[in-house]
Amino acid sequence: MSSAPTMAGLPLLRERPVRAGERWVFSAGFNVGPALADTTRIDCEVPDLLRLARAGARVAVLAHQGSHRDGTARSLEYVAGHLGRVLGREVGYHPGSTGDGAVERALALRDGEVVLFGNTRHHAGEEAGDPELARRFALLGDLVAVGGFSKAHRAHASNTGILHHRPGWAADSLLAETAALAPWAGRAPGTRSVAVLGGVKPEKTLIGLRRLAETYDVVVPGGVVLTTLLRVLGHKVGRSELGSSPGKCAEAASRVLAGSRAEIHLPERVVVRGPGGDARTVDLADGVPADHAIVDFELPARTRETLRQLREHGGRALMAGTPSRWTDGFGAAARPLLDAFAGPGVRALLLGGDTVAELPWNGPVSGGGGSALQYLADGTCAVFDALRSQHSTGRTATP
Ligand SMILES: Nc1ncnc2c1ncn2[C@@H]1O[C@H](COP(=O)(O)OP(=O)(O)O)[C@@H](O)[C@H]1O
Ligand SMILES: O=C(OP(=O)(O)O)[C@H](O)COP(=O)(O)O
Repeated sequence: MSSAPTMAGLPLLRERPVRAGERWVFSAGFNVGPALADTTRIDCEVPDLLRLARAGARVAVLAHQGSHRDGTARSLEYVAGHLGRVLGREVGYHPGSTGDGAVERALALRDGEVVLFGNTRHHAGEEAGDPELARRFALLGDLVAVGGFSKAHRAHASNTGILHHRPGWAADSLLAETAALAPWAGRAPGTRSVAVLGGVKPEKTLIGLRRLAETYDVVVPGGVVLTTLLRVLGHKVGRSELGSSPGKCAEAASRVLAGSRAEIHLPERVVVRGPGGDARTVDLADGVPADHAIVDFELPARTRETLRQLREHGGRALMAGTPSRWTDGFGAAARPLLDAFAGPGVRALLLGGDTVAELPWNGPVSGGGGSALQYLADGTCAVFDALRSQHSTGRTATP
């Protein structure tokens, strides 16, 4: 794990003079639901977008939301409305992002105009990094500003794919996000370090558990990280959520259980919910009933002691992924963790889209979940590597 990630070799938007009339694609990550519960991922792009627009650039914004695979990708009109309000200028919306209509709309942009194009995840090829889709996205502009830290760890058509066709520069939003993560990177000798992992995405186990177990003192697993660990240890987990990559996650969890620097705090009692929605707390030793799922857990004594010490002596803490089903009213694990995180000497960070949107927290946040974990683990992400590589070779293909 790198404690001093470097931006060396990265082409920076702030160092690229912007001229009136230039056609820019701005690659963003507006993966925010229509309730706009947390708008960090939109608001963080405002300074870069304003710089482009004020210089007279013609800006086509390309963003992803939801997923094509599970049908959760929506029209982004609600994002255009919010973006217009925070930019203080009108932001148009064009529902498509490829094809003649989209290209015509992009060619008709006026100097200083910002238009949000359709959700890139309306296309199956976005998440697959389809080169043909990337080529079609590239027709919306001549130059690419790369923001969207939340998808920096993905090699998708709209962020790394498009760089095969157009020169790209890293937006200041990427630099701000990575700089803000520095206190949580690497080991922190002499500082108590506590990582809470949860949620449902496999990165929390594949990157978070695996890598933070090397650099933090205590890992408190929740969500799918917890159910995976319990299953690997031979507990019956009933119908508990195991996420989209149970096999790979089980492998990673086994390796961590075989030996890690961090103490992995597992609960003794978990809250389970049955098919009728009834919830109760059971001893893990008794197993989770076959038709029940773990939705929350009680913090074990040693975690409560760790939190007491954190509050009393300070330290460093992060939470990646909601540890329990908070939005269904289950807060037994999350509440005391957040209370301790808010302690005066505690430097605490919440990261991830859902985590930040749903939990009550006024402290530091990162707009990336998987991307932030990836960056903390490796000091880089797919999009930084793609930008560097393009910059060093200077190669782009005509779309
Ligand atoms: N035991 C659990 N079973 C199912 N879902 C869970 C469980 N614990 C937490 N979750 C859910 O995980 C979601 C957040 O997961 P994830 O998308 O991975 O986080 P983020 O978007 O913050 O990176 C929350 O909405 C929460 O309800
Ligand atoms: O929400 C996101 O990631 P996160 O939940 O890990 O913060 C990003 O927008 C990436 O989305 P994806 O995990 O569907 O590729």
